[in-house]
Amino acid sequence: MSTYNPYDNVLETIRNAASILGLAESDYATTMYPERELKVSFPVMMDDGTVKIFEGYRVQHSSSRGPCKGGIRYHQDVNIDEVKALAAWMTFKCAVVGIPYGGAKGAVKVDPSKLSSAELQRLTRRYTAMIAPLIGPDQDIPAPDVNTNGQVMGWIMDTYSMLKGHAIPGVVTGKPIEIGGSLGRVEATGRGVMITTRESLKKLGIPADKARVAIQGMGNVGSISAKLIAELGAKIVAVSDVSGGLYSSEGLNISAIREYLSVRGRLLKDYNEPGVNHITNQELITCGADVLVPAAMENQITEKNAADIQVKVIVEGANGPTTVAADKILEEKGIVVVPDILANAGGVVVSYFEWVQNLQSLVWDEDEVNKTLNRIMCKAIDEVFDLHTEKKITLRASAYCLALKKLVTAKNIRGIFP
Ligand SMILES: NC(=O)C1=CN([C@@H]2O[C@H](COP(=O)(O)OP(=O)(O)OC[C@H]3O[C@@H](n4cnc5c(N)ncnc54)[C@H](O)[C@@H]3O)[C@@H](O)[C@H]2O)C=CC1
Ligand SMILES: O=C(O)CCC(=O)C(=O)O
Repeated sequence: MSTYNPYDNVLETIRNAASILGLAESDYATTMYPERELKVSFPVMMDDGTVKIFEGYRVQHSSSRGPCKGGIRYHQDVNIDEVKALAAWMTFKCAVVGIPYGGAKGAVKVDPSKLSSAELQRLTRRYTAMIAPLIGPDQDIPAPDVNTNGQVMGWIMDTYSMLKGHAIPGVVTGKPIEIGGSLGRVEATGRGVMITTRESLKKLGIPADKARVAIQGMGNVGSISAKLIAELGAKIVAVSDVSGGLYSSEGLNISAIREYLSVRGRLLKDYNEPGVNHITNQELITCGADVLVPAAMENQITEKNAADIQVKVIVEGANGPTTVAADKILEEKGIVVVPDILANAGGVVVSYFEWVQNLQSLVWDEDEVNKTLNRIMCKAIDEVFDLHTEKKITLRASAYCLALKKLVTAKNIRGIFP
């Protein structure tokens, strides 16, 4: 885990947007502080009969525009500042795409690759019980994030429903279809990244079918982004996971790589195919491509490597992959950065559709999900690019200005009593 504090990144980005909008600190101060921070410690029985104590968090950043919403991450290096940053990004993300949610995020400090499936289930159920006082379909709705998936959401839904005495599918999104999940949610974040890439390239006059793309991270977001961006006709020249990356100037076979990675525990360092070279994650970030999609963790693009980045466009699939210092270097180099709160919003948009379906006991077909996602993403992308052109500010500043205005307006309408 890097030494950059992602929450400092968030605060600086909010202050910058506030100064562009000419806001006084009292107008936007509430967006600088999470509404609630819960830290929990809980025991889990391991398969060998021993008991281990784990630490977890749930941070609710804002409920100004609606119930809090955001994923749950399992990672050995996670800490409260990272979760606060992730929760704040959710608030700004939901505002920029105009869905009626605030922001939250949760995490457990654990390396889930070291747990058996039974241990993972016991940990998830115990963590759910600990955060149960905060979550619920009307107040705070978790979803998948790094190292969590539909199965984990299913265990959360089941534990919460057991506590309440009846099935409550709307307490989480990203569930398997069989228990109230939405068609299209698994692919939604990657689909949103693809839509953002497609529309941004169009606006920048770069033909998508000639673009060479590098993607860091081959989990849910990275691998679906790779698949769908390749379907635009682009060449995916580099991909990576935590173990390292692959490069081919001729373009990688994404379906073969996805098939290889579909077996739990497999890593790209062990992938072999003629014509494919192994590279490091640093080499991926600075490799010769037109588009870079960081889709792994925070703080991957810093002042240490930003000057060496050669792409024309960065589309942030991950949350917080670029530090504030790196942003300035990229701006000076003329590299366009499409910010995380816009580029990876597809996931929470389809989570919203899932929640709406759960509340109404309705089932939408996949075409309706994808068409509505496309409409919402394209509208937000147009708004962010328009303000960026009008005010001559970065796309990140533009996205934050649009979101901050909505947050301040909501707070003012609701008022502060007395
Ligand atoms: N899953 C979702 O719906 C959404 C996820 N995101 C963000 O996208 C990013 C990726 O999330 P997921 O794909 O869901 O996670 P995941 O757990 O499915 O995949 C993470 C990928 O990143 C790789 N990775 C982990 N640490 C790395 C490192 N230090 N260097 C290079 N690669 C590394 C892993 O090997 C894996 O390929 C995160 O920033 C997450 O917060 C954003 C919006 C929604
Ligand atoms: O789908 C959701 O509710 C949230 C997904 C998420 O954690 C994110 O957008 O970072």
